Amino acid sequence: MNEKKRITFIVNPISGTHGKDAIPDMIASEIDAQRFDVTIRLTEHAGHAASIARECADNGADIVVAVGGDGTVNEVARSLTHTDTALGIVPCGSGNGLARHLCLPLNPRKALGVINRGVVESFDYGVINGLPFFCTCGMGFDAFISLKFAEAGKRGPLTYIENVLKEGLKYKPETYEVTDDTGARSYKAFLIACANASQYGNNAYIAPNATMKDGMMDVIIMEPFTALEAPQISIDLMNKTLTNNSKIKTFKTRSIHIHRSQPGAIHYDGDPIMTSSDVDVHIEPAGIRIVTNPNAMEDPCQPNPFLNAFSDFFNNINNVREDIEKSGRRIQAMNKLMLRKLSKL
Ligand SMILES: Nc1ncnc2c1ncn2[C@@H]1O[C@H](COP(=O)(O)OP(=O)(O)OP(=O)(O)O)[C@@H](O)[C@H]1O
Repeated sequence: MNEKKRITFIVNPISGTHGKDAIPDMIASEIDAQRFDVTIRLTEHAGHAASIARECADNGADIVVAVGGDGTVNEVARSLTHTDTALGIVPCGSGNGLARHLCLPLNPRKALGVINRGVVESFDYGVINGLPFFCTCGMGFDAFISLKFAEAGKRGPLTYIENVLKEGLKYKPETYEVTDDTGARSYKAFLIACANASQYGNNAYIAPNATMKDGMMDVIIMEPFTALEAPQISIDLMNKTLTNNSKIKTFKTRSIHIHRSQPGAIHYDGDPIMTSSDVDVHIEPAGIRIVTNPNAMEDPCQPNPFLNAFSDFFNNINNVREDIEKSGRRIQAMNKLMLRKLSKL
């Protein structure tokens, strides 16, 4: 008979909004005791999931499952990189960005069903100034919005995102010098995000074309926008059409160096931290093994026709508004010219 696979569930009792009391019984009823040797551990403080997972990997566990949100997933996953131990996810957070990107069921019982099938694949992960991330990392306004978007599910995403973006208008854009293998460029931007997976969580798609299988990250540079442009950006974020937005510059790369005028905050999977003015980000191809949903490996990029219509609508409004502003400026310039000529008469 085959040896049983060793699997440890690491449960963060404070993640998300639901209690975790039912989880042990659910694990007992969903995970096949004939094939798996199950251990359940509860975290007692921040960082605890990372140390339990490291211990499991050192002891040659087959699977370590993060039962929590993206913070718990990050802690467990960073201890399993470049090991044979696979990461499992039972999404219990508020944003669940990685679980959504990988099309894992958000219902804990169904997520346990996926783990029970035990299909494992290798995926890329990223590193920002030495800190591993699995979904997104970034700087500028990005640290703020990634945090806010993780909470969006509780409040109705579209209007919430629009309000968060408008709040962001208080942020001063910064100048970033960005260097990749094609050379150096300078951008005045609200935020720079580097995405391994497509979304921040709650289906807010900062990088709709990102895949965790290409050995590349998607870099997203958001240029300064106005309050009138915020509704379109929020629709594009939800509709996987952000790359069509005129305020967005995006490209793929393996590694990048970003220089800003002073030290500041960055975030990795939504966790903010202060760092120096120089930031290095790179991708580690196929560096983490993850238990996947055999019915759908990654979220396919399919915009919603209804939101598409809204996106076009706001695009047109913005074009008309820009035309009006341009003709307004032309008329003002003509007026000035006329007044100057008249004053010389
Ligand atoms: N027992 C604990 N007490 C306090 N903090 C903990 C404990 N266990 C884990 N943590 C910390 O709780 C933080 C939040 O957890 P997590 O991100 O999983 O949930 P969430 O914030 O609800 O979900 P999401 O990130 O998807 O919004 C993590 O950064 C983790 O370090």
